[in-house]
Amino acid sequence: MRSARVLAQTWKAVSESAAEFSTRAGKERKVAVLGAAGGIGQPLSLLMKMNPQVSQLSLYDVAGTRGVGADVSHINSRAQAKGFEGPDQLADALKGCDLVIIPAGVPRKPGMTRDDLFKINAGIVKGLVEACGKHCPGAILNIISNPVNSTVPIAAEALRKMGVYDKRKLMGVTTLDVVRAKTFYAEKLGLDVSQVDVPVVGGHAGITILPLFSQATPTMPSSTPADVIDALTKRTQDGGTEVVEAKAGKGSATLSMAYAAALFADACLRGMNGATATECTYVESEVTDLPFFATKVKLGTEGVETIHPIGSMSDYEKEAFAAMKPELAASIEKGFKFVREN
Ligand SMILES: NC(=O)c1ccc[n+]([C@@H]2O[C@H](COP(=O)([O-])OP(=O)(O)OC[C@H]3O[C@@H](n4cnc5c(N)ncnc54)[C@H](O)[C@@H]3O)[C@@H](O)[C@H]2O)c1
Ligand SMILES: O=C(O)C[C@H](O)C(=O)O
Repeated sequence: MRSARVLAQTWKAVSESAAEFSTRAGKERKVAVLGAAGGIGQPLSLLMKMNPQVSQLSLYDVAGTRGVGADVSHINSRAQAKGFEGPDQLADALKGCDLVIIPAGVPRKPGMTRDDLFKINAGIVKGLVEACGKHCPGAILNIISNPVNSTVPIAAEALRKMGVYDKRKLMGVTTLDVVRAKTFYAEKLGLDVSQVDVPVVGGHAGITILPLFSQATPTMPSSTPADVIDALTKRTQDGGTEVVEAKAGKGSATLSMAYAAALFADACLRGMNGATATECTYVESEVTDLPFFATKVKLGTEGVETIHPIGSMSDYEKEAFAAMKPELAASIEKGFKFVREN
């Protein structure tokens, strides 16, 4: 009992809305992590094992998941965790899944853009999503693998080709951009980060990441100099590169990403279980003239329930919004083209 209490308290510390989710632990929910032996996959597997909403946890990778599965399975929490290794075990990992989280693929090295990962990751994501379409067609998919601006359109088209696409169930994970914007804003203004919210819209690469500090909570003082807002915006847009450079060839964000993915997955599970959950995420959307766009989204029992509009933007944000559109449009089209041709 005591360890369960300690576990719940630990998880509370990593969850933004612990009060809501802890009341929803009862339902049976099977979750899979694809790429579970990787830099994100391992800590994410740990966090999902600690989430009381999860009853079964499949940890899949091409190699290394027997060990990760055995390791994580000894933790004192509700979820039954199991490792699945290699394509022959993928179907069993996915059967009956409610939620599949995909951080499989290669990360950046210094000097690379996320788009430089397309060549390798496009095929990995397409293959894994097709397996989801076959073995758990009703599951919600959280795509982490970069370039998210293209891998989500790839997933949509692959599922559409199979006749199982449900736009409510496909989400690109952009939570790390929100996590960063909140941290940088709280630091700059001397605020308690747990009381801070900053919506981040657009996509997940460079200038397509647009934090809306004009909509931040608590409100940004009207006297905030333009160069401070510009610096906060650029640091959020370049947060991934900051980590890639600091890791100096040993990959990109893994721990903060696992934290962000665990928050987002928890919100998806809460929504699925009938509680209220609203997060920014990159989805098929009619909010702009682009087919995919990240804004705040209400998550419900079937996934995306309501896509919120961007809301009012400052002149600075309006300019940044206009500037990102051609790049985001090209990344989306690149994803569509890949599925047409492969
Ligand atoms: N969305 C975001 O905000 C965000 C943040 C950080 C990283 N990422 C992306 O996440 C991805 C993973 O990053 P990482 O640091 O964990 O990389 P990593 O190399 O440490 O781990 C990736 C894992 O994927 C596995 N893998 C490769 N092909 C696979 C397949 N076909 N099936 C199953 N597993 C497969 C590898 O074996 C490896 O264990 C990268 O593309 C990275 O750019 C996205
Ligand atoms: O920057 C990267 O390559 C990884 C990820 O997209 C991030 O934002 O940290």
